[in-house]
Amino acid sequence: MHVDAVVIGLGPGGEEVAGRLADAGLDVVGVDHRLVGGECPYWGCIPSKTVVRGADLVAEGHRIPGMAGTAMVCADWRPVARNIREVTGDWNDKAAVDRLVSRGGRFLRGTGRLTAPDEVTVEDPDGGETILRASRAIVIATGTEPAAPPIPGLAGTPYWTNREALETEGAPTSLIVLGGGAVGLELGQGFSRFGTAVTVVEAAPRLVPMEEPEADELLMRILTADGLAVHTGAKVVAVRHDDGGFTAECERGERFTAERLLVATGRRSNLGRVGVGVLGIDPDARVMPVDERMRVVSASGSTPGVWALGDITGKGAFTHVSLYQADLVINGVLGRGGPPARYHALPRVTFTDPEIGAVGLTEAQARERGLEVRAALTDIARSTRGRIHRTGNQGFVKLVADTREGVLVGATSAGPTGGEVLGALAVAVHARVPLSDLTQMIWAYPTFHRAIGEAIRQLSA
Ligand SMILES: Cc1cc2nc3c(=O)[nH]c(=O)nc-3n(C[C@H](O)[C@H](O)[C@H](O)COP(=O)(O)OP(=O)(O)OC[C@H]3O[C@@H](n4cnc5c(N)ncnc54)[C@H](O)[C@@H]3O)c2cc1C
Ligand SMILES: NC(=O)c1ccc[n+]([C@@H]2O[C@H](COP(=O)([O-])OP(=O)(O)OC[C@H]3O[C@@H](n4cnc5c(N)ncnc54)[C@H](O)[C@@H]3O)[C@@H](O)[C@H]2O)c1
Repeated sequence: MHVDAVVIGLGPGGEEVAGRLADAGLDVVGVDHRLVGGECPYWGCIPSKTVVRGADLVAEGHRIPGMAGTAMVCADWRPVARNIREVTGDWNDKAAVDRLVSRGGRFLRGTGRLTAPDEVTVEDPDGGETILRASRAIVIATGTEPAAPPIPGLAGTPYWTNREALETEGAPTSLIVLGGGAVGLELGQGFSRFGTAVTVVEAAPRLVPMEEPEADELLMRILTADGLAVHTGAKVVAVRHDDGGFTAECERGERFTAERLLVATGRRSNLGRVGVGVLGIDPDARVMPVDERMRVVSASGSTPGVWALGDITGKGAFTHVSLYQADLVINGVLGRGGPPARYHALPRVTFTDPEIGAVGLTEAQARERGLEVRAALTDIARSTRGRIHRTGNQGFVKLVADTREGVLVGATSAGPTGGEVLGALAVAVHARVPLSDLTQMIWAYPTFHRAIGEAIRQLSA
């Protein structure tokens, strides 16, 4: 079949590209072997934030005594499970498929593989094959899958990944969470608030290791106070499963047991399966090499007509990155030009309570780059709004400035609305707003974001 464009993988970015190229009048075929929408709406952002919303309500209920009277909170997972089924359409993508088709696109359910630089072969679930020849573009947007570490005994056990955890109809009595990153902490804290005894086991010396060390200190304090057992620098060397549940043994001797085990140790791409070898790209590569316009680049140079986006590009495994890159791909395919990709102000939010929002570089990353760094830290709990808020008020704002350039290059905002406070900081880092301007700003009183003004004053002192 001859078409204008083929999009392999219809996660957030692929779906966006397929729909908008169809809007532009191109003959587009979108291919996905699972659900149109990808990880985010069915097993990622949306159901996990549904858990977080329920868990936050439970926590707020428990904060009523001493603040607003009495409350009896009987946390119940069943409405959470129901809401997850509602937001995922019970893991049904009919609405998404219909949306693409109504825009003029076509959809093939199956596994797409490059069989030539301008050809995709799609194997459908019954083993049939369709060969698609693309005259203008092939877009590879195949995302990532949960990755399990090679721990002896783990393979073959009924461990959970994010997918099984978010499909569960009941909260387990106890849960070992392997990995103290975003998935492990959002879901670990979430289950804990519904009565699950949670043990987090993180191999690195700190939680959320890619973020500021102050984020680890804060989360350690809060999660431990919430009743989670948190072990960092803990290497699990063996896993066992029997009728009694899971046992995880650590190198340094600890042994943890629980009804369930959630593996939240990161993700892996599978570029070999997509046939990137025909482009001269190593099939075992973890990341798809792309230029600043999302064109795939092999060792021998560019591969005209082939683009990639999303988690596989290794620029940040976030839905907003995939959607940002989708714009670049659409501009490229339609020959519209536009600015190249820039990631200097990449925002991310870990939706724990407190939320950890961050943008740009951490202090350590800025120093590694040889910048002239000055950092400032303010405590949300000691701010006016924090003192009013009282219970659940922990957090901080940390700013990382390049004093030679006189701009912020990174920031973290942790707190009750850390992800929202991040907005102002993301603008400052993105637009390189001069510190001299930021010091002139009026920050509304008594907001959480006023803590930014206090930190900026420290930087200029
Ligand atoms: C629990 C969890 C919570 C998350 N929360 C957030 C959040 O709050 N905010 C945020 O920004 N990000 C979050 N993420 C990350 C976010 O889900 C991903 O970054 C995003 O989904 C990546 O989009 P993508 O376009 O790369 O593709 P994906 O969503 O990974 O989708 C790829 C699609 O390609 C299909 N596919 C793969 N190979 C083939 C093939 N050969 N042929 C056909 N189809 C194929 C797959 O079936 C899939 O549908 C979360 C992730 C998880 C796991
Ligand atoms: N709020 C959000 O935006 C959000 C939420 C969830 C996931 N995500 C995205 O999804 C991706 C996957 O999330 P994730 O939490 O699985 O990965 P992650 O990379 O964020 O965290 C994985 C954690 O597991 C640890 N780890 C690795 N191997 C281990 C082992 N053998 N034993 C114990 N710990 C081990 C790592 O040190 C790390 O802290 C992330 O990259 C993130 O970008 C985003």
